[in-house]
Amino acid sequence: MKTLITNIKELVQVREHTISKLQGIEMKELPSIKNAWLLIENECIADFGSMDSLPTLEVDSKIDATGKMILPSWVDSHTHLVYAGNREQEFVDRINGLTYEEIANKGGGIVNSAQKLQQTEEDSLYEQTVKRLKEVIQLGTGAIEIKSGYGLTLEAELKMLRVIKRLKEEFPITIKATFLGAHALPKEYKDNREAYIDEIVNVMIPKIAEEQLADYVDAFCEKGYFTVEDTIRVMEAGKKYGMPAKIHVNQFNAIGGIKAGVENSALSVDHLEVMNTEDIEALKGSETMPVALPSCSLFLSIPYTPAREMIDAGLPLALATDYNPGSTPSGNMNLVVSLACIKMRMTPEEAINAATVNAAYAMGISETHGSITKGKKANLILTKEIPSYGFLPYSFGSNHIENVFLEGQPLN
Ligand SMILES: N=CN[C@@H](CCC(=O)O)C(=O)O
Ligand SMILES: [Zn+2]
Repeated sequence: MKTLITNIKELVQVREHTISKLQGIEMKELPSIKNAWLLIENECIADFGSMDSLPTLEVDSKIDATGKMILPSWVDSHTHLVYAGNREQEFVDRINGLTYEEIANKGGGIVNSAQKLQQTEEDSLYEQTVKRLKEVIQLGTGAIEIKSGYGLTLEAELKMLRVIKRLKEEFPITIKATFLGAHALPKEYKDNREAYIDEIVNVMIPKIAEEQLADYVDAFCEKGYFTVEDTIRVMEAGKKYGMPAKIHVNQFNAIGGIKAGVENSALSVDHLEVMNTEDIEALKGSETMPVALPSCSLFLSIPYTPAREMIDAGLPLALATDYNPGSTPSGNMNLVVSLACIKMRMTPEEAINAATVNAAYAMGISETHGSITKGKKANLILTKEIPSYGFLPYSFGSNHIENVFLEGQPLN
């Protein structure tokens, strides 16, 4: 099956070869071809070029994209898409003056979601998640990482991971699963954090590895949740079973999680709302991708990741949604890209690079996603008629997507 798209106003994020990540001033460049064509063959990008050089091609279908642009789909490398119900009441509690921390201390927060999830049948959990997945696909997300972490018992964590496995099987979108048993301390372990980490390391990780239910491991490295030492134990156990780490660090406090992540070859360190000089130094020259989650900052009214400082220091940066019921009940990567420009002073080029090429790195899928490159998955966004790609983050809150392609197939 061959599809030819012609008269594309601008084909954005064109890369001759796969580049793994962009850092510092490299992020300012966003290569594109104006007045372009793109050929899709089966599920992949087969060829592309300028309309001046369009060869004669035998194809099954043709699309005229006059006035419209094509970008690679967004890659959302950090979500908690599988959850039961919602936490709307906590939203109202925060409006009335309680902080995220105060709500968690009253038994709300992650533990509240865990209680709901433990009582939810697997099929219902699957159906609730399918709705969210379909929504984010329509919003242009073409690859997504999904974490467990609202189970907090072996049984409930396995339930979440089985839901993710079923999504992998049922949807043509690339999904990576991350085991986040160390998300919050279950009540039963209230005074014995170490015993819960023992359970994660000695029971949960081996079982999850045996059933091949996760690609990565994660831990919430934060005051009141898990220490740097706990996080190191989780990362080491993950490594032993072939699951690299992607960790939650520096959301509220800088306690040394970034350095630990880098030293343990974490694929990514995520959140980074609170960064100090040592954190930035630790990331320099490392293979660990820093990931910012600006819609979490928006929803919780907490600081935004200091992107300008980080990029100007020569670091790479990726963007993701953090879609979850507590801190970010939104999976809209378009909003994330806008917020990165509006609140983090990233240029449109930097933000688009962060949500595509660097995001693919943070998910471990650089070979197949993140750019318009021959042989990569034809996971694409076809925009409505827009004046420029910078209009996407500029004109925030509007839907500029006309159609999306997953593995070469148009959705609408
Ligand atoms: N911070 C840790 N985990 C999630 C929030 C979890 C929740 O509040 O339910 C996050 O990434 O923001
Ligand atoms: Zn998260």
